[in-house]
Amino acid sequence: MPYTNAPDMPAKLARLRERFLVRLSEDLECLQKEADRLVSDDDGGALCSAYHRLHRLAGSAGTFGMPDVGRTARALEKVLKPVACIEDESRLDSGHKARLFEELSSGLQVLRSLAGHQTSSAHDPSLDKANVFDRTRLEGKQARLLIVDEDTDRASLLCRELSSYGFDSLEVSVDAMMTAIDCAENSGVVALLASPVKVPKVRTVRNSSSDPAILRLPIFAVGGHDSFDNRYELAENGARGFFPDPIQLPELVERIEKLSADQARGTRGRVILVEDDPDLAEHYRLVLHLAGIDVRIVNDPTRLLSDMAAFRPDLVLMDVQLDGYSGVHLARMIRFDAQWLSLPIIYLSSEDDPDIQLDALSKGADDFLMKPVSDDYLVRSVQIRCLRARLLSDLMNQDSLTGLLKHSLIKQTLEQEVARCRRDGHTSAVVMLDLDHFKTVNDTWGHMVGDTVIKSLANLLRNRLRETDLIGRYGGEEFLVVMPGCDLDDAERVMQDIAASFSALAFTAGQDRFHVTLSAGIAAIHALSTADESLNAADTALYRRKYNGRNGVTVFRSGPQNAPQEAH
Ligand SMILES: Nc1nc2c(ncn2[C@@H]2O[C@H](COP(=O)(O)OP(=O)(O)OP(=O)(O)O)[C@@H](O)[C@H]2O)c(=O)[nH]1
Repeated sequence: MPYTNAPDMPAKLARLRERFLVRLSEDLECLQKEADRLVSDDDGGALCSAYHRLHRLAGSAGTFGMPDVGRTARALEKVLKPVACIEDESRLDSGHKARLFEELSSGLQVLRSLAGHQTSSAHDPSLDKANVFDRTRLEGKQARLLIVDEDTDRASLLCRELSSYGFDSLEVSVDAMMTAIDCAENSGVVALLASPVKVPKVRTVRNSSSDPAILRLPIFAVGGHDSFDNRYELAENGARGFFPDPIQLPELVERIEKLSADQARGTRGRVILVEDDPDLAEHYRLVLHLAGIDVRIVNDPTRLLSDMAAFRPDLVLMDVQLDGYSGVHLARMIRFDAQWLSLPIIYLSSEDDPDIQLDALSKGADDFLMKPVSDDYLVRSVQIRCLRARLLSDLMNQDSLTGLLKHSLIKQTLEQEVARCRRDGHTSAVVMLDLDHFKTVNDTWGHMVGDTVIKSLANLLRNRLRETDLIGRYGGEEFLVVMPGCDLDDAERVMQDIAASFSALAFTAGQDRFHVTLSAGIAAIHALSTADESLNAADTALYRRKYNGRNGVTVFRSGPQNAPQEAH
């Protein structure tokens, strides 16, 4: 796993490993004392604490690069398991205790020798990959789209047209693109290869990821003629999509958007980690954080429910044996709350007895990850589950045509923003947008072409607005945008720019080429006291804009004049 954007991560992980080594030598000392107590007069509780110590060691040593220590600890744990923590240790006769002492002592000898071979600077091969790649850098610029086209005029036109949709595009040579393939992991970069440039064959050389490198830089072929042979060759060489001549730009943009959304979903996620071993928890947190996953560690289970309410996780990773608590009971407790019924809960456990695993799963969790879990396996398992959780929540919250928030959710967002403005005193804007004469578009070119226009505006808004802005489809051809931390002047400037770009987009239907415009009304959320008042103000401004000629932006400015002001 490369340490993207995190040059200090290898050092942090190495520090955690050093801490683990110190703890390991303390644990070995304690285990020896516990073994000695077995054959002394004062043996009460020795078996139980040795068992728990070995269990913890078995689950954590592998994570810190010491799988042999983990395996030996697990073997010893199994020896103690049948007798550990029995109510009355005096029921064990002295012969039995002596045999346990022998087994434990020779196991400890092995553990000491394995630990002796570890040095604090012990080599962790995964650290070699550190800091390999920041973001795609080509000629000093950062780009989301790389355009490879032998025809420079056509490439410039495509660049310009795509930048109207808000994409940063860069014209590059095939060689430069091939360089980007090797370093474009997770960067959300897409390459567009214009015919007759051929998609380079999928390479079998693999690096840190198990995917062929080319699959990590998605390539869309654009232009050229449409035939089965052409499509087959492109598919064979690893292209992700094909847009033959004449290139339907809205379709291409939509595919790029969808790919980016899938990639973002696939790598992001919010995870609550319930783990009482602080070093192990921190190790998992760092590893997941590197993969773009936000982690909140809960080491005090009494704070679990309040942390979940505040953090809104996509997934819970839960240690099964916590200090004084059982992860199984905690999982069941989480399910008391209807809002968490479908939340994935995964146990992290060193329990390898399938019956016990099954029993634990039947009590509220969805899966087991066996400790020690490798960093790569942990990241992949979490990513897959976060992706599924996000797809499900998107299905519930997003409008199917545009992928924007549904009406009820964007209204709810506005209400939250009104409350935040009142609480923090910051400025925010709300915008109501509506396509102009859209009925004519549908009547002239049909509903499907109308849908393409709606989707194009959605894509433009997504690309042009900040990530923190919230965009919803408010009605058929009406959109609502909430811009937190944005004052009226900035909102007006951004919306004028978007209105101008939108009117410049050329749509095609058969032989026809046409343009569509939009009208927008803007109001200041902080100047009004309720969400409904903000909506009414934005709607009044929009109405005024429609009345005064459409294709532009009107701002509702509260004050003595309390009247909308025009901006074209
Ligand atoms: N293609 C398509 N059309 C839609 C959708 N939702 C609403 N519409 C159409 O949008 C059009 C809205 O028409 P009107 O409310 O008369 O507004 P307009 O023609 O845009 O006129 P102004 O808003 O006054 O500029 C109607 O024809 C609806 O059928 C949709 O999801 N897809």
